[in-house]
Amino acid sequence: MNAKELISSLSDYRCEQSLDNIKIDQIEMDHRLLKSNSLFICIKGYTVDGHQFAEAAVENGASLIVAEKELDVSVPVVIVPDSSRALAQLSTHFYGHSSNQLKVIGVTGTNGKTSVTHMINEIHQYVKQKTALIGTIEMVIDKESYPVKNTTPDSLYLQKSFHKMVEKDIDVVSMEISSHALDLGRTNGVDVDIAVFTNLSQDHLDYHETMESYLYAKSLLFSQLGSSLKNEKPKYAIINQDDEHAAFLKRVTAQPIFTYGIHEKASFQAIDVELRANGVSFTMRTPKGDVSINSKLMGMFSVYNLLAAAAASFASGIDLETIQTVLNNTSGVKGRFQPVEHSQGFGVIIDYAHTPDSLENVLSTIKRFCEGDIHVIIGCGGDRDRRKRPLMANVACEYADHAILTSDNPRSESPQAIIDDMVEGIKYNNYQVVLDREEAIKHAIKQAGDKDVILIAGKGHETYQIVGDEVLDFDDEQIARKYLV
Ligand SMILES: CC(=O)N[C@H]1[C@@H](OP(=O)(O)OP(=O)(O)OC[C@H]2O[C@@H](n3ccc(=O)[nH]c3=O)[C@H](O)[C@@H]2O)O[C@H](CO)[C@@H](O)[C@@H]1O[C@H](C)C(=O)N[C@@H](C)C(=O)N[C@H](CCC(=O)O)C(=O)O
Ligand SMILES: Nc1ncnc2c1ncn2[C@@H]1O[C@H](COP(=O)(O)OP(=O)(O)OP(=O)(O)O)[C@@H](O)[C@H]1O
Ligand SMILES: N[C@H](CCC[C@H](N)C(=O)O)C(=O)O
Ligand SMILES: [Mg+2]
Repeated sequence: MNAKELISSLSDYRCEQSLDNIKIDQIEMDHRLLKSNSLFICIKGYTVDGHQFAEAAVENGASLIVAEKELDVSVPVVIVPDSSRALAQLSTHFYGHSSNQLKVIGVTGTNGKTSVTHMINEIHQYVKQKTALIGTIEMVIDKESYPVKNTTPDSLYLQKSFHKMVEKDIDVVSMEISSHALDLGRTNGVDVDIAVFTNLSQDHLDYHETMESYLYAKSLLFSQLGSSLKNEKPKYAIINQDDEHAAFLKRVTAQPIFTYGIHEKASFQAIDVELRANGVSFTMRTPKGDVSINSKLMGMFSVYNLLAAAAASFASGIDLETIQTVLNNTSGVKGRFQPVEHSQGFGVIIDYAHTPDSLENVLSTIKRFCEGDIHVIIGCGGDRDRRKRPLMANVACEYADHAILTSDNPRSESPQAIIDDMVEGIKYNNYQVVLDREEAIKHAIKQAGDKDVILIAGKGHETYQIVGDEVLDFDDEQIARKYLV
């Protein structure tokens, strides 16, 4: 693409040098990935300042630099007030506003994003639409999987991926939209068509500092709905009516709304909810009549996820019969309330609960059917919200009979220091500390009696343990199997 044309997509910039005869074949934010004829954009990160790589970028083939300040380099420099914002504008233009040609269903909320996006994806696949999925576990484009570093990728990777999806004739993409992504503008330029809110509870206060600013970040998905750089398709907001923030979120969007819930009247409401030992059943009230749902998924939180997926798919034009069939057959996502099959007399469940609210939801679900003792193995991530640690530990002790506090991705922090933060919140004495996660799992399995349930929480689908800078192989399921007979 001609550099002049590309740069004219910026809303605010300054450039003293001529951009004539510069051709851009690639945009890059990492100087190590540059090839010739590329534009390098300097991003001030949390770890390093990308401006320091400008010279090296030119050596690696950059023929144009976008930066927030003047730089002494041999190629033209375009100055912008905010390079992350500029990255989204440039990437969206460079990749041809591809999200406009796709139906984009974006799901935000503290818990349930991965679960809900997977269900929406399954529903659309059932009616033979070509689908893509973006989220915590992976990116999938028409059944081909691509690795991801973030739940919601940066705007460059995101726009490039939308372009690939258009090339592959994808109809609908279901994506998780994290609060970090909204706050950092990773989704600026994405033409979201259906925005879904699951819930808001404590997490990520290391980043957002207060619950108000966390809510504000999530609300951007709804206030920006229909205000992307170009948009032509109908929009819908899907909101959990039972969440205390429902009224606020309904106010911030100008688009049509479908609500869902159990306790409050909603467009999609679950009535006569039955929580069984092998699933949930309820009648789903919808704008087009009642539908009965019998799902293998467990717990009240799954009722909310099923309703959210139903409402989003209905807004997307899928018929209720299809929605019912898929929801009655879905078996959920890897690492989300996933039983480990074995022949001993107790149950083992792997789950990704890593917030006080999700842990409480999962443990209270187990409590409803467990006839023996509940054992929970729980840790808290290093370099993440410290304020959730004492709350998670106390929930573990309150709902389980035996809590084993252990490590979950300590990253740069000392595992013992993380446990110390957890222990501070505990008002009970039914816990022990086993720092090594494998030892903790082994200990719980040795200790469990007939009819007990062991919940291995926090890592879900993860197959690693991050210790310092090292990413070590670690898979809760494999480790559990090693000690189960
Ligand atoms: C706090 C945060 O969001 N950090 C993100 C950020 O990293 P950073 O700011 O540390 O980047 P940096 O290393 O300082 O680099 C700055 C710039 O210099 C460039 N660079 C860097 C080194 C070099 O040698 N050359 C070079 O050009 C980099 O490409 C970048 O453009 O930019 C990276 C690239 O986009 C992200 O992968 C990274 O996410 C990290 C891994 C992360 O852990 N983020 C978490 C907090 C996060 O975003 N989580 C949410 C929600 C999770 C959930 O609840 O599901 C998510 O969406 O994932
Ligand atoms: N609607 C819900 N409400 C509360 N807890 C939930 C809900 N759905 C799932 N959970 C719990 O939260 C855990 C994570 O679920 P899921 O992966 O779907 O959430 P997420 O929002 O994608 O999380 P992340 O922010 O890490 O991407 C599950 O393992 C379960 O324990
Ligand atoms: N994706 C989320 C959840 C991580 C869960 C847990 N395993 C941890 O490492 O804290 C995060 O980065 O906060
Ligand atoms: Mg997720």
